Amino acid sequence: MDDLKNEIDWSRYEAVLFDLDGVLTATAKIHSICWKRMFDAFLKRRAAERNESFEPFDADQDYKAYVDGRLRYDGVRFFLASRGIELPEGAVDDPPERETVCGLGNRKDAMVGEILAAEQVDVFEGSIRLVRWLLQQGIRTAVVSASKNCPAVLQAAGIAEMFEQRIDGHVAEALCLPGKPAPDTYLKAAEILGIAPEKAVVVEDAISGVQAGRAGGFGLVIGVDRHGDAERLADHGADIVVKDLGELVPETANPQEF
Ligand SMILES: O=P(O)(O)OC[C@H]1O[C@@H](O)[C@H](O)[C@@H](O)[C@@H]1O
Repeated sequence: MDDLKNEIDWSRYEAVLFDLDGVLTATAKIHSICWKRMFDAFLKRRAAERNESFEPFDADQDYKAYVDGRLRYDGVRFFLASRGIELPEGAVDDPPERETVCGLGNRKDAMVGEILAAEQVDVFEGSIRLVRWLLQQGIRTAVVSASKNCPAVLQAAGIAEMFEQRIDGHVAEALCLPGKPAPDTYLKAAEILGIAPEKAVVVEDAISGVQAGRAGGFGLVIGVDRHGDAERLADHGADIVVKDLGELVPETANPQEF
């Protein structure tokens, strides 16, 4: 751990761009549970209709491979393609009961909405310590998330003010930016901050996210490994991998100062 702390020369960077779900807030779990609920109901009905066997959505493997970090409808399309299923695209305002890519995505989003309304959003304390310390060093911060729930989650977690810029699923849609693993949302954040990608750090827990960081030519890509995926994160673009971002706050830092 000490090695990692010493490995990063923060003076080389002017900004740190953080993913949200699973990096700052413990909300990746909410997404994966709701994807599973939605896809399992869909797959079960489809299998019964076709007299086929039902193969459930794997909340770990399928989630990470096809859905994690991606824009809502990209996740639906990509997972369905992995099962050889093609649905009409539909429209962003499709109601949840419509059997389209957008309808299925919105079906899952209704479930996320219910959980967010009922439960509190937890932050990862180590991540927040790192953000505070970075701000104290004069390093700027932004959030880059695929999620349209990003503003609500930041507010619920009480951390919205800690980030100077936010590129989320709404911004990506409005600006027609392709989602992760394409680097465009991260590059847009750097552009808005007026910082060259090589002067910015990307922090990600998703495979699609570290891929985006590498593809964008960012100065450093930090992988956050909460579930034993360190090797995959490194293979797909993370320069270093930590279990908790608090590991990166220097031991000499005085917690009372940030
Ligand atoms: O449907 P939303 O809230 O716009 O989120 C889109 C994606 O946002 C990402 O941050 C999550 O990793 C994915 O699980 C989620 O599907």
